[in-house]
Amino acid sequence: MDAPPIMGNVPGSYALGVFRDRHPALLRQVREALPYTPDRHRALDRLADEVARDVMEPLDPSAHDFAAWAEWGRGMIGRRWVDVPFLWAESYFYRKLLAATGYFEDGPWRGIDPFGPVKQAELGGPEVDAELAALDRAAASPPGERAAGLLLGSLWGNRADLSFKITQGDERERASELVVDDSDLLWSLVRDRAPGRICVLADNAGRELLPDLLLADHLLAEGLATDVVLHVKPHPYFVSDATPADVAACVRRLAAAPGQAGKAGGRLWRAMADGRLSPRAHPFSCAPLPYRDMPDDLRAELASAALTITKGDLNYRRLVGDRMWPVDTPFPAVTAYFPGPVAALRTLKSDVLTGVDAGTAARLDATGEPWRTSGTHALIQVRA
Ligand SMILES: O=P(O)(O)OC[C@H]1O[C@](O)(CO)[C@@H](O)[C@@H]1O
Repeated sequence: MDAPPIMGNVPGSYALGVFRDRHPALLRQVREALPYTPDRHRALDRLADEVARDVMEPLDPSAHDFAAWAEWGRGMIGRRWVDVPFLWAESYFYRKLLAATGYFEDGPWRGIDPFGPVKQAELGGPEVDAELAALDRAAASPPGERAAGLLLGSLWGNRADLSFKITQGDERERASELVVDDSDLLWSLVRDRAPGRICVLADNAGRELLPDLLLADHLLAEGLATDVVLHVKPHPYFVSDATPADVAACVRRLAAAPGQAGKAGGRLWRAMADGRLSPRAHPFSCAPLPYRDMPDDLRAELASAALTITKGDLNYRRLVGDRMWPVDTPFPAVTAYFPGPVAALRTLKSDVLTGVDAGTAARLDATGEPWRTSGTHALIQVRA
């Protein structure tokens, strides 16, 4: 059972817009975010040119991961960005962006997150204060309601995605709807297997990672999880994807907050210290491949989990394969290969979709709104 991969070369498609509009805009944004030196400006010029000419050039042979990309990119390098699978090409763009900013090279820019300034601005912003203060009001709610609120907080936190904000306006705030809601199944799975290990394949830093951490705190504090393993990216990726540095920044932000948020931050700090909350930065987390191709060590770790929760749009693309599935293709069927129970929390920001009944899709299509790609809609899907 397979469907054709999503590609950027379809006129009018969402993926084509990412290559034609979003990537050039992102290059301009990165250039302005930090006081880059002439060598970095020249490298960014070259990448902008490569994007404009629409031919993917190889990495420099001295790059530490040249061999890995040559292998992953067999038959792809040298082609147009839009003529290879969208998932692959988009991932390669972010790798080339790090090459242009000198992230992996000896020199002053090594290890400097080109998206650091936007991430820091968001984490220090007033919206975060308001979101954290809401926890004080929620503390008085019945436990079931509080748990449901934390799950929805983690789900909708995915809307705060800085890569997406580059070309999307405010229309996402207008409507919001869950097209699939398997949350009852999710909680019964967690309770039936409690206390077990919960793995979270995290997505964005800041306003998404904070509610993810609060959900992790809830699972630990309520005895629903022995430990939570938080998979983040080993290096900056898709603008706001969380890295280990972002995990540290978010736990610090929580611990410094007043009220319930601060208490949760203190508990998370201790959970980090005693190993009940473990960040991981597996190289596969930045690979341009679907989870079906995960390496054995990652497969073994996810197999040890009572539940794996995948966050966000990109992880969903990797979970189900970034393919043009008929929308009612059953989610359990496309995730049958996954090494254990899996739940996806995702706001819809790209075309791939499974497990939605055809009637719901037809009703939403009839609105004429881009509900599959605009982040206004979301889903909670579970394969037990
Ligand atoms: O942060 P998320 O939810 O993974 O969303 C990232 C999404 O943004 C895009 O990069 C651009 O829309 C998508 O291709 C990608 O799936």
